[in-house]
Amino acid sequence: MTKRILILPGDYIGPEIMAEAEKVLRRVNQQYDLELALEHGLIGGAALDVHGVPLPEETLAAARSADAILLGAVGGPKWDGVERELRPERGLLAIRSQLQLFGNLRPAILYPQLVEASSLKPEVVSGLDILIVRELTGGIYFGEPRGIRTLENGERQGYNTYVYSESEIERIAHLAFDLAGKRDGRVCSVDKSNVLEATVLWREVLERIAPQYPDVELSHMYVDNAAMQLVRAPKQFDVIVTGNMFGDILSDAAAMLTGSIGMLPSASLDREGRGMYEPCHGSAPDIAGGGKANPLATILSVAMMLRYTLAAPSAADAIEGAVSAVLDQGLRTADIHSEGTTLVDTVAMGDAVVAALDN
Ligand SMILES: NC(=O)c1ccc[n+]([C@@H]2O[C@H](COP(=O)([O-])OP(=O)(O)OC[C@H]3O[C@@H](n4cnc5c(N)ncnc54)[C@H](O)[C@@H]3O)[C@@H](O)[C@H]2O)c1
Ligand SMILES: CC(C)[C@H](C(=O)O)[C@@H](O)C(=O)O
Ligand SMILES: [Mg+2]
Repeated sequence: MTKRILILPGDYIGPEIMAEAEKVLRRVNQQYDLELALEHGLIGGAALDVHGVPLPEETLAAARSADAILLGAVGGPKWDGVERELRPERGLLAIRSQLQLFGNLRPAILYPQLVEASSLKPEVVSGLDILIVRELTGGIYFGEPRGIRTLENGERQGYNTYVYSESEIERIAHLAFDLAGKRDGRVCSVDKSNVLEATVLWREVLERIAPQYPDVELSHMYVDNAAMQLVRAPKQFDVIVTGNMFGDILSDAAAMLTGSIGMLPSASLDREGRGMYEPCHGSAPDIAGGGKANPLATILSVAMMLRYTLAAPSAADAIEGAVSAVLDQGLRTADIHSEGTTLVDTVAMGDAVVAALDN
């Protein structure tokens, strides 16, 4: 049966990296008879320019009815001046929230070929394979009230609300425990329960659920220490589960361990395993248009889509194998380039992955 994939390239490098991911997706679609029908839509600044909003109704409707969504990245200086509620990033937050994509999986895996590209010493990072499970539709990103108000003394004050309900914590905890059970069986929950009540409850709920997973070991860490441990001894972690904002920050830090943020894919899942797939990085306005963007995070997000939502693990394995093969060939975009390797642009990297799929 045909499955519909909605492709949302977004802004700045979004269309550049997506063109390469799409090539790869089309190739495996043929090779594995996946019967995928690809559709395109607008989100972020690209949607704002055409429809006046960052998440048009038609994009949301297409996303609801698609079997899976592939997203590039949104935002950038072109829209810095627009009203807050219309910012491109609001479109991304809205689609995540509307589709209830609460479970954000961000695997930080160091390909052995990229040990030299990592900012840390080889012995600290080689063999790194950690999974950050970030809660994506709650916490301080969505808490109400929020805004910027003027106080009686005329001073302006910005405010947000950090809020987590038990059911939100429970569902992300179950996801993290389930995933850890299929890996090394260790969950480290990252919070700030020495200060923030929302995360006091977070820790309590994690503790309450842990006995349902006797094969998984639960530990806790404060977020400041976790940031430090990630760059001190990252291999101590298996699965990290954390809230929306801490997960955003820690996953960018973890990205550098793998050589570049251009290597980190992600899956954002709902309760049924339907999902949206996107690189962890942003629209990289500083390098847009120059063929400098690394498309591998988006290509690896395609592999995650095939594995988690489309039940096509062989095609997913093939893509991951092809990425490994191009790295073996010494091909590198600028962000992962090191001495003795061959510098290629975005398109050449995508072409090389497709060629590796054919071999
Ligand atoms: N999921 C998303 O759509 C998403 C995620 C993060 C940031 N953003 C948005 O992107 C815009 C730029 O944000 P930023 O500069 O803070 O973060 P960014 O991730 O876009 O860029 C940070 C740095 O990483 C580099 N980089 C990012 N992706 C790369 C790639 N694929 N290959 C090579 N280098 C890459 C950039 O050149 C830049 O130097 C902002 O509008 C932000 O809100 C969007
Ligand atoms: C663009 C922004 C809203 C987004 C987030 O903070 O979730 C991004 O940084 C990410 O990591 O996907
Ligand atoms: Mg981020």
